[in-house]
Amino acid sequence: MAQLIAELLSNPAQSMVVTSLAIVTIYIIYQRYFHPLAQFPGPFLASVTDLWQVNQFLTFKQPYYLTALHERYGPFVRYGPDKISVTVEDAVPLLYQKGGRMFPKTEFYDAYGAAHPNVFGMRDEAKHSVRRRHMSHSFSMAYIKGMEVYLDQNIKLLKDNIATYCSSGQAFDLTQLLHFYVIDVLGELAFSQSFGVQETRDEGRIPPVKEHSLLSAATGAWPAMTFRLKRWLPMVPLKSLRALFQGRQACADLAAKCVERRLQDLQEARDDEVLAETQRKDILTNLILARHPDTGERLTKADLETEAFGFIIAGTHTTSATMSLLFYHFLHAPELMTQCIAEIDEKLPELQADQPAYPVATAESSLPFLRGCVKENFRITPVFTMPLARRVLDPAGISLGGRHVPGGTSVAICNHAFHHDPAVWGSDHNVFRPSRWEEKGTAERSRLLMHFGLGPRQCIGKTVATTNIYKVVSTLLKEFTFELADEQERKDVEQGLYRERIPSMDQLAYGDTELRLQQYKVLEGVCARSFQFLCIDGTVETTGVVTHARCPGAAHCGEVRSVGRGGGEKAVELTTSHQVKRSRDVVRSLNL
Ligand code: HEM
Repeated sequence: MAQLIAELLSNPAQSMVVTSLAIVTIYIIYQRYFHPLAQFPGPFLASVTDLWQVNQFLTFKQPYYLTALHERYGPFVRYGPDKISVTVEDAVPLLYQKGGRMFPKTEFYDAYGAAHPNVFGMRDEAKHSVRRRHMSHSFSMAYIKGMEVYLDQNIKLLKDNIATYCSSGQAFDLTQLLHFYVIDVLGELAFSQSFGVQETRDEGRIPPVKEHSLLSAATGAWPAMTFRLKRWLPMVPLKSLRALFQGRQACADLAAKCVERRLQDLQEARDDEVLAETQRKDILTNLILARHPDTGERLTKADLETEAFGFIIAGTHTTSATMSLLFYHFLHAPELMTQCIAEIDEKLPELQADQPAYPVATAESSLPFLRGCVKENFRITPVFTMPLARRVLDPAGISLGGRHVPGGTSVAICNHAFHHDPAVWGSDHNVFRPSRWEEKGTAERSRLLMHFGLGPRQCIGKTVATTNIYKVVSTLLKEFTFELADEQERKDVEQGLYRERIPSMDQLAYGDTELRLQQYKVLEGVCARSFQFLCIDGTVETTGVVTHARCPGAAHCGEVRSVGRGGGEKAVELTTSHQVKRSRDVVRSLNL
């Protein structure tokens, strides 16, 4: 043996290979058998290199595969050399709520902008809390109510866009329209100016958010290399990689432009009383005016730009994907959508001509069934699914779910994995079942839902996002009937084939796969399920559900001709001498 080793080492090249192999072998043996985290199960590759997780992000598998690993190994999974993912309930308050500064964010977040971190990426908790205080009013319910008129204006545009497709008979993409809407609303709330995507349909105006998110998650997953990767990767002549950096740069440029414009507007307003009166206190403006509580200093331009960048990244895809997913679940469980519509019809008045949408004050509070659906959507398909990694600072470690977790470990909960833990949510965790929130044990657990994170680092935009969701969904369900465009898919839904199927993240990212909404058939004088007839002389007004060709208003309306539709209901067409005030247009929707 000694002779063999001596021979192998006699040649310098051979010797280098042998030494490297020996180091790698020792490293692997240490990681697998002697490392303090060796007790936790997980994939072999994950225990020896962070590249395993990089690959998970790049292939969009991350939340699903981690969930599957938890199914296989239980509540503790080692997903990186120094990283564990947990699904035990007591970890939720400890890591994210009560633990506070004992569990700061890890270096993973440096990939989101370490040189000049925004409120999301800040790892210094003291700095974070000052920055967060600067922002909290702008994300409060009172503030949103004050800005509601801009949400209404944009919902009107959204409805007009859907109605255009109704009358042209074209198939269309609901995810896209919702995304356009959310981007414009963010522009209004954050920068006092819509991005104008809804009006122009110019996709060039859409910030390419996905690119930055993907780059950051993938480089952050390999903390030892994050800074080097940031420097080196832009030099790699790979088209797809270049596109990611270009996307990030486009978002940064847009943020800088928004800041520049707003600073200029405010400067002009300082010299002009009339202009000063018209200035809105948008989210960015509140930050521009904010002062440090101790030093009185204002935020620098670079601070403003990085926060503006954060709003664009964090506030767009998240909200639109959440809304799309809710529609996805409705269309794949239409009986629940029907129940929601019945609740809206019962609890909310008709929208008036000058009222584009239901107010935030009532949309959420009056609709308990819709609330259950929104919550269930957040549980079953959270959209912000990266493991929310926190470092255990106490060198003595901590106890979680009866197990010791050593100091220095990066511990995380991945909300998707946690929301699908059968031990917490039951064996039907893959079923979209809003009624679970009426059951005592589950209702109490809603405080554990992690879709917005929890505690001092939870999403600051959660009220903006949820009010938007309630307003938009209640209004669209009131005014349109959505159906799946694909006939086979509709049949599959009827046969219950979608009961436990969860759409994956890459399917839902706008631009990857189209979620299509297709017009059913909306003509002047055609009504569908719920309707109001109003004769021209103004004497007849009837509401109800058409279940056969004879319209309840037929005696007054004259000839009623069936145009037929599936699902046991029939639409009716009235003679031209009568008008129908439609309470709902019918659109076919969502082809996943
Ligand atoms: C449905 C929509 C949304 C979801 C699911 C969502 C999800 C999340 C999650 C899970 C976090 C916590 C991340 C962590 O602990 O590392 C977070 C943080 C954050 N979100 Fe959201 N978000 C949404 C909408 C928004 C909106 C509309 C905005 C702003 C315009 C926003 C701005 C932020 C910011 C600034 C943070 C960092 C907060 C801090 O660290 O103090 N988000 N979001």
